[in-house]
Amino acid sequence: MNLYDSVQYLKGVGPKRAEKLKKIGIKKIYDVLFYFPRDYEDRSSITKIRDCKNKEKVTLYVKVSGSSVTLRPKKGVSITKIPIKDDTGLAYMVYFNQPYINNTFKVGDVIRVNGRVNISYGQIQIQSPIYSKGKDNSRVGSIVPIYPLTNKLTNNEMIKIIKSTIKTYTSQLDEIFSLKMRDELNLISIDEAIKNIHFPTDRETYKKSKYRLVFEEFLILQLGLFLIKSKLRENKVGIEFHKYDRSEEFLNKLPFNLTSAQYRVFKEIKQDMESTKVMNRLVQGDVGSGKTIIAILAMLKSTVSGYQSVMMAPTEILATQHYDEINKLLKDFGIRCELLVGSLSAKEKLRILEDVKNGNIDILVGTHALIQDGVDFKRLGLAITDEQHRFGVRQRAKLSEKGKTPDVLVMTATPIPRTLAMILYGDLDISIIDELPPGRKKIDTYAVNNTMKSRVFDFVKKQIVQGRQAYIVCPLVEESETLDLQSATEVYQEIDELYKDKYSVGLLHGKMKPSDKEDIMNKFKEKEIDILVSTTVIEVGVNVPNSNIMVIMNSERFGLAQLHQLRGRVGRGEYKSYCILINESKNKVARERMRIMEKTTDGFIISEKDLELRGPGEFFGTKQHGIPELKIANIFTDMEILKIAQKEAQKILLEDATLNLPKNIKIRNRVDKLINENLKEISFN
Ligand SMILES: Nc1ncnc2c1ncn2[C@@H]1O[C@H](COP(=O)(O)OP(=O)(O)OP(=O)(O)O)[C@@H](O)[C@H]1O
Repeated sequence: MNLYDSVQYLKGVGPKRAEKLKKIGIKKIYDVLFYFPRDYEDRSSITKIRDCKNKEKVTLYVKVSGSSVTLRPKKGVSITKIPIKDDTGLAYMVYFNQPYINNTFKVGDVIRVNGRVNISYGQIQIQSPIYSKGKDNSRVGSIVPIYPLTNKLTNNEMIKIIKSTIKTYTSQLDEIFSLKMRDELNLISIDEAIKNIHFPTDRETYKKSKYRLVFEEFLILQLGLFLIKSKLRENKVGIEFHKYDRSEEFLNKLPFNLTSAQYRVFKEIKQDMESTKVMNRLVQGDVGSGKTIIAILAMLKSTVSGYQSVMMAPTEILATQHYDEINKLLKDFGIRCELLVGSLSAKEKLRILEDVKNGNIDILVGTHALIQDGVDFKRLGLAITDEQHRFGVRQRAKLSEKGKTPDVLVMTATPIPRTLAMILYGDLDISIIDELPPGRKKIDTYAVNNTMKSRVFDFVKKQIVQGRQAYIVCPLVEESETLDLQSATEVYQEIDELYKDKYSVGLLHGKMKPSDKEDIMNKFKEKEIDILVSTTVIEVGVNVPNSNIMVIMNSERFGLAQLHQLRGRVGRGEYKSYCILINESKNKVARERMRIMEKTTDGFIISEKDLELRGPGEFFGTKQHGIPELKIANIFTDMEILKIAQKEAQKILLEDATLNLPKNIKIRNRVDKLINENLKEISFN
């Protein structure tokens, strides 16, 4: 039998257990070896009976010193006590309702037991301990693996299955790394790693095994993503856009100069667009770094070359804003730009769809409505998605499928540490706008207690008197739009009452009709509204330079990256700007988070801290990015190993771009397997 045979044929498994194993993803013998413990319990260090402390979990090495006694205090209840001894004292194993346990132990048996201590009237009892006899130390006497299991399988069954599989099959495991490579990278062999990840003899071997396996997983994933990226390039012939793109004319008309970071990023895009390769590029830029201009330059280039462009944004507000900006900046260029959003009337929609199809529209901006059936282009050359983290890989792919081989540009304002971006967006090239336009003033940020609320509102008033505008963002209430709305309405009433007759207060929330939302936003832009009370719908991209104060209620409920986004709505004009975080942070982490916001306005630092403090799950779900589930590596906590694996992957590919050298064949096979089984979604992209 080999590693790829069904688990059913393993010793002690059979069809019934095989069925249970299947439920947790174990089908082949190979899968058993790669089913890793979620935790370990150290049952290797022995406590002396004398040193047992009440309520502590201990492992004892003892001799059964007398016969067992079973008491029956009530009908249907039995308590069995078995005396045990070591050289320091006497204790009792106590089992409830297991009278048959009598037969398990003989006086004089030497055993290891593990359980919780209960000291009752001076008597040391170990409650329902697990035990092992003789040489067998798989349950007690070693570091015991704890497997993630469903209730149908016990940890003990699993230990037995894994133990016997390791014994017979680890020798069949294929070592994909050469001795030289293992030497250089300090990697132990695969069979050692597998044996020790399940049954580590000590911490050191456990660490080495984990390192080897995490490294391997990252390396294969990274190689897979790199290969997909190069395949995407080599297989498809992209559009070769003209060098002449009227960008100089456009830039001359702009009231400001591009920052050097913007220039650099546009140059990267230009190069991609002018080559025959299909552009697949992510533009990452901190809030307010000026990504929109870059997108507009790319769309102008596409139009001048005779192609259509499409730009998808996550909300109607944002799509509308892009649409306005594009029309404003491209008005002298004879370009037709239209907006496609869900709230259009059927008639308007039809007209736009017709014109897109005929090629009469050069640029189409919109929301998800863009990826629906019926939206067909004549000559789509460029597909842009804004705020990518709100869209999944699939949606991005759907947008580009609207054309033959359009160039693809993805824009995100969520700064992500570079190493992480390489995994999350491994199929994309990355450009970073790491500079803000000159003259941006630091946004003064203050985290204050709820009791300061009225002083904060006084301060808001002062700014408004000076002609500025303010945002007040309402607490996020557990993902529930209804509750969000309720809290926003309450805050709105409170504020409206406060400023009644003097200033105009508007309310904006996700449940409003799109046309009402737009109306409110327009009023805010036109300064007919002084104070905008809002839920997080304004989080991404809204740009009203006259507003200079952002108040965020219950700010402890938001993620740091989100607070950073919200804060980015101010400080966009010439005025000194403020962000006030009203919070009730009771614990240390929450206070630390507020402090980071006060201290820095650098989105990259903030997102790294966010990651560190909130941990993996909450930062953002990795699933929606189309990344396969990792078996042992963790993209957040194993960041250091990730970096090493990424470097190694680059080194390997530099020498052997297709992984076809004989020494890389085994690695290649593993990468192919990963691509076929887990990275399909990305590779179809
Ligand atoms: N080089 C520049 N110099 C001065 N102002 C600029 C420059 N580039 C862009 N701007 C202006 O800065 C503001 C922010 O730009 P933009 O909306 O493109 O930022 P963004 O990166 O999309 O930010 P966000 O992620 O917050 O949406 C706009 O008003 C834009 O006109």
